[in-house]
Amino acid sequence: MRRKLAAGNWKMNGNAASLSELKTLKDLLPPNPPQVVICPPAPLLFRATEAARGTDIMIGAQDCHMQHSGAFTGDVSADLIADTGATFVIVGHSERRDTHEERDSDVRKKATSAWASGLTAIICIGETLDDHAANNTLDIIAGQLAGSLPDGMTTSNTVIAYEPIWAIGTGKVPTLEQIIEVHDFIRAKLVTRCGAEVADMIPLLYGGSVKPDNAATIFQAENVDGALVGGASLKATDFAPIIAALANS
Ligand SMILES: O=C(CO)COP(=O)(O)O
Repeated sequence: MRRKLAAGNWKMNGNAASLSELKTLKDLLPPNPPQVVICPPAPLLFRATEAARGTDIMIGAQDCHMQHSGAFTGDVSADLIADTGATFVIVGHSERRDTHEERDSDVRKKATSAWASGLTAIICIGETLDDHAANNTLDIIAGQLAGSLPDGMTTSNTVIAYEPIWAIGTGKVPTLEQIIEVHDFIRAKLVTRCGAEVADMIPLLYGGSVKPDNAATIFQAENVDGALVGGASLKATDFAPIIAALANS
């Protein structure tokens, strides 16, 4: 059985006081919860791992530098993230690809760096609205997978998140058929890349306007193993029903 995973990406939201949401979330988790990861802004990582201690909630970062140390003012390495007690890191989020001009080759190096520090990389891919409208989604996804995934994926070091850019923060969600098509395609590409045994066990997350009222539908897709949630992960009372829907899927 593939593990299920609900990851919350707080982006540049929240502050130290928001970490009380972790305790609320813990109290709202269903009896047999899937894996739950919260990715707060980097300055909160230490406190977040402390707040999550003794709970089933894991902590992740939203980005890492590709180098382990050096003269990179303002950047944060995977080693430093691991030092906080965090165990996951998101790499290649479309907001990083856009506002920080990250290329597939950068994402691949970041994932490699994450692995070297013992972190699980949540590698993000997804097409723009123009590519979606032009029916180029699968070509774009194939290119991003080929360029962003390092060799050496294992069932524990990699999670892949499909986030159509046009669905992020917009309230627009692909149809279930569209989600199934892309996720089945990703799984097939993974089989070619690293063999069925590994490919079958790598969790594939859907991200983009996942909310309590659409989560159960999205989780019907066989190759959707969880979600990468932005806005609805900020409040435990919004995130908990999504986690419950995943547990019941
Ligand atoms: O970008 C996302 C998660 O990484 C999705 O954000 P929303 O859930 O707010 O659309």
